[in-house]
Amino acid sequence: MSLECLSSAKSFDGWHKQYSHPSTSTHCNMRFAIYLPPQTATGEKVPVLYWLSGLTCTDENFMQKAGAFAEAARLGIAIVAPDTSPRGEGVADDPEGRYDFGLGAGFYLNATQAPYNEHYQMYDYIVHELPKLVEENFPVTSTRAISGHSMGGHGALMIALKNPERYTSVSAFSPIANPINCPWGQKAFTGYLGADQSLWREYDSSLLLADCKPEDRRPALVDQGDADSFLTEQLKPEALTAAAKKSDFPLTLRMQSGYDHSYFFISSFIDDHLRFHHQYLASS
Ligand SMILES: CC(=O)Oc1ccc2c(C)cc(=O)oc2c1
Repeated sequence: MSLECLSSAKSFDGWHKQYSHPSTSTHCNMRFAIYLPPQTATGEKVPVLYWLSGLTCTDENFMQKAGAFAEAARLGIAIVAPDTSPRGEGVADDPEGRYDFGLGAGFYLNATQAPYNEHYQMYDYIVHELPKLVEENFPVTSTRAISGHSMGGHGALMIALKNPERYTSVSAFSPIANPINCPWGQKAFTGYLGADQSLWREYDSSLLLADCKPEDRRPALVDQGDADSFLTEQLKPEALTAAAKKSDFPLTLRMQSGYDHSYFFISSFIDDHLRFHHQYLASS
């Protein structure tokens, strides 16, 4: 496996690094960033929090803006932040070049529709290929948690609900909670999955959560700002609350007064999320 190191910088006694590698899932070069806490310098293996970013983001937004490294260093958690879509020559984009589909907007699913199905296989990349690569090449264990923001919050919840054996816990900031019932989700699912809505349902966190079996329940924390301009039309956290009630799922959903959709919000609560995941990562 050719893993090319693009950058390396010391931070809070640990290391932030960026890598590029050819992906067998997305058939293009993919970039990701990893924060390795100081414990790894002495040979210790640490658990990993996977962070899925939102629309328009790359591996860089979370790493540069969330302010997560001090607490990750203290707790001994590695953080992996992948890109939000395949990229490069020959990767299809939104026909109108808009920000909510195509490049930077992979929605963490496996596309079935041409021309997107050739590269937009982000579900396989995030669930299988990337953890295997990370666990084979870095001082980390196979104990994982997953979190994300907005489109990435949808990705984190959906992936954890579909793969409960792979994650100790899940969290999200401002997730697109019920994509089959909002404009961003309907556009993306139509483009990537086609008109058959039975396939859409397999990627909708609220529907998955409503049908979650007792043995598949995992601790889940969601933070949502009540001053988020996307709250009513796109995010719909009330769908998650109703679904959790139906399946008796252990969801903590916190409405945070005055916060919007930005990284100012994420950076205000990221330490809470790291401490939340640490409880479960450390005991597994
Ligand atoms: C860096 C940053 O602000 O990221 C950002 C801004 C806006 C959005 C929107 C509107 C949706 C989403 O999924 O992610 C996202 C991320």
